[in-house]
Amino acid sequence: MAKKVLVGMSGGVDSTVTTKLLLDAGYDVEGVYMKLHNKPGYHEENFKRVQHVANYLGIKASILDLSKDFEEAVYKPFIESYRAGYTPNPCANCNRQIKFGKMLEYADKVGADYLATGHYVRHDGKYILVAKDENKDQSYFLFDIDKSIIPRLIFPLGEWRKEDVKAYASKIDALKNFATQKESSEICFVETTYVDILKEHMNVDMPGEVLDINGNVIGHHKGYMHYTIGKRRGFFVKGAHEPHYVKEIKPETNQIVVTTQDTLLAKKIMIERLNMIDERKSFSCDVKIRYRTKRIKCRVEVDEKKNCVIYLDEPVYGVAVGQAAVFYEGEKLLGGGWIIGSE
Ligand SMILES: Nc1ncnc2c1ncn2[C@@H]1O[C@H](COP(=O)(O)OP(=O)(O)OP(=O)(O)O)[C@@H](O)[C@H]1O
Repeated sequence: MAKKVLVGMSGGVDSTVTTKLLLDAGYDVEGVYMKLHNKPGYHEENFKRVQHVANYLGIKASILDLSKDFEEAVYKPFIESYRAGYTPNPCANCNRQIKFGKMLEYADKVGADYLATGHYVRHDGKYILVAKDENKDQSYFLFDIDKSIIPRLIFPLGEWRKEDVKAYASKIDALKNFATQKESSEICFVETTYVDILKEHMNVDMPGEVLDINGNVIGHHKGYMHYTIGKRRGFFVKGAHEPHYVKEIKPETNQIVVTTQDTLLAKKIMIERLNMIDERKSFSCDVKIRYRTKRIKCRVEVDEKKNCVIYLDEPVYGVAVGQAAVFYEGEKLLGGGWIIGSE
């Protein structure tokens, strides 16, 4: 009997082509659309597209309402993180707790052997591997998933290039509209900027002082939540001739500390809540400290509490508390953790 796969269908081109590829590979396929947040009209629109694909392919697709779980596990921590002056990473959180947490529980409920998504990543049964299409690679956001579930995951697009996925959909009459539809936003519940989301919950416009690294007041800003570490615009510095960047955010006093690029460099990064595929304690590898940054060579020292210190071979700009540091060795994702400081 064919093995059963539950596939996460979002109504986008990636999960649509994923679903078709799974059927072509001979799996018994069932789809699920997760309701995650409350953008008005958003789910109706998406589920209409999911249902269209399911009808065309002759599979069952249901709606799973995870909006409460999403709010607690992803949305609220996102808001609280900015309130605390950090830079959150909601997608990594969602992958651990929702997509590869709650959706996997649902896969068990419907008796599926596997769970599939349209993420651009691969795996070898033990390690998550970067996608063939390195420009689309989403492994960074998967560093925190529970490693024991990796053998149950299927990522059909890991070997694909995005343009080939679109070209594939455009050749099928019933799916060709999916090839041209607008790309989804980077964070699914953020339509414009994160500040607009924060504004729904609190007052973010509250002018405050800009300090230099010695604590002198050198200018003013719009409210600390408008800024993330490394940001260079949107605040005023008296008589500045060279660009200044945000080095530190002080929520208690609504102040930001800015500096020129040279003093923003970090060579050492402190990490908590490590999630590693294997149990190495001291190793050399590459690290990414944000999604869209290049890898840097480093040495990692792990302690007994699953915290670690990263010693970078070359200094980097813009290390932000709340972001993920993700370790790689060649195409293998070794794991990663959450940034709590740097120096
Ligand atoms: N609301 C949802 N319900 C079910 N599965 C989802 C949902 N959102 C995302 N997924 C799954 O997670 C994968 C990666 O999500 P991401 O938000 O990165 O989508 P994407 O790259 O825009 O893909 P797509 O084109 O399928 O929307 C999707 O391809 C899909 O399999």
